[in-house]
Amino acid sequence: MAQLKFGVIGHKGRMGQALEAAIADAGHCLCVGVDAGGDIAAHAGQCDVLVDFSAPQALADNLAAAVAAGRPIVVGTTGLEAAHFAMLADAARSVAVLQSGNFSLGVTLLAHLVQEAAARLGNDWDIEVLEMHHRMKVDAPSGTAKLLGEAAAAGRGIALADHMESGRHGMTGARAVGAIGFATLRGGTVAGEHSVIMAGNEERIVLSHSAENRMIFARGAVRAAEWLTGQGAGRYTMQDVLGL
Ligand SMILES: NC(=O)C1=CN([C@@H]2O[C@H](COP(=O)(O)OP(=O)(O)OC[C@H]3O[C@@H](n4cnc5c(N)ncnc54)[C@H](OP(=O)(O)O)[C@@H]3O)[C@@H](O)[C@H]2O)C=CC1
Ligand SMILES: O=C(O)C1=N[C@H](C(=O)O)C[C@H](O)C1
Repeated sequence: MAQLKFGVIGHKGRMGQALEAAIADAGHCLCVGVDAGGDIAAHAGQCDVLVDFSAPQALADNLAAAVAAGRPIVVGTTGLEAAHFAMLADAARSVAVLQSGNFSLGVTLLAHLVQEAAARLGNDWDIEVLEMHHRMKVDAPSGTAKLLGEAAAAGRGIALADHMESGRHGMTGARAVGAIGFATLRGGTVAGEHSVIMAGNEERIVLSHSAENRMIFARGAVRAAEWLTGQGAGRYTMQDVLGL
C-alpha cells in the first residue's frame, strides 16, 4: 500500500495519540493534527484522508472541510444524534465517508452475531446492552452499545429508536415487551467492555467483547482509511472494509 498522508482531528486526545502510533506503525505519515480551535479546512487539501475522533460539535466543520478538499473522511466520534447522521449522508454524496462507533474487528463481528441471534429469538427473549468505559468518557450509551442495539433491532426487523429503553430509575413499571435496554457503567481506565444479554425464560445468552487497549480502534481506523482512499463518494461501514 502506498504511503498515505493523514489529517487527524482530535490529535492530542486519547484516540488521536493512539492513531498517531498506528499511522506510523502502518508506514503512513501524519500530515496534520488539529484540536479544538484548530482549522482542518486550511490543511485538508494537503492530506490524502481525514480521520475524526473529536467531538460531535466538530462534525459539521470536519465534513465541510473533507467535501471542500474532495478528501475521504473516517469518523469515529460518538455521541452523534439524528442531525449528525443527516450531515454524514449529505457529505457522502460528494466524498467517501465511513462512520463507525467501533473500529475493532471483534465488535464488527460481534454485531453480526447479535443480529443473527436476535433474528432467531422471539420477543419473549429480552435484549439488554451493558457497557463499561473509563471515567473520562463523556457520552452514553457508548457508540458501540448503540451499534449493537441497532444490530439487535435489525435482526428483529424493528427500528431501535422505537424500542430503546435507557437510563431506568425509580418506579419504571415492568419491562416493555420487545424493548432493547441499555445500561452504562463508568470508572477507572476501562478501554471498552460490551455485553449483549439475551434473557429468556430460565436461560440466558451473553455475547461480549472486551477491548484491552484502544490501539485496536486506532489500527481499525487506519485500515478503514486505507480502504476508503480507493472508494468513490458514498457511505461505507466497517463491514465493507472487513468484507463481513
Ligand atoms: N469509533 C471508535 O472506535 C472509537 C471512538 N471513540 C470516540 O472518539 C472520540 C474521542 O475520544 P477520546 O480520544 O477518548 O477523547 P479525548 O477527549 O481524549 O480527545 C478529544 C480530542 O478532540 C479534540 N476536540 C474537541 N473538540 C474539538 C473540535 N471542535 N474540533 C477539533 N478537535 C476537537 C480535543 O481537543 P481539546 O483537548 O483541545 O479540547 C481532544 O484533542 C469520542 O467521541 C469517543 O467516544 C473513542 C474510541 C474508539
Ligand atoms: O470513548 C471511548 O473510549 C470509546 N468510545 C467508543 C464508543 O463510544 O463505543 C468505542 C470504544 O468503546 C471506546
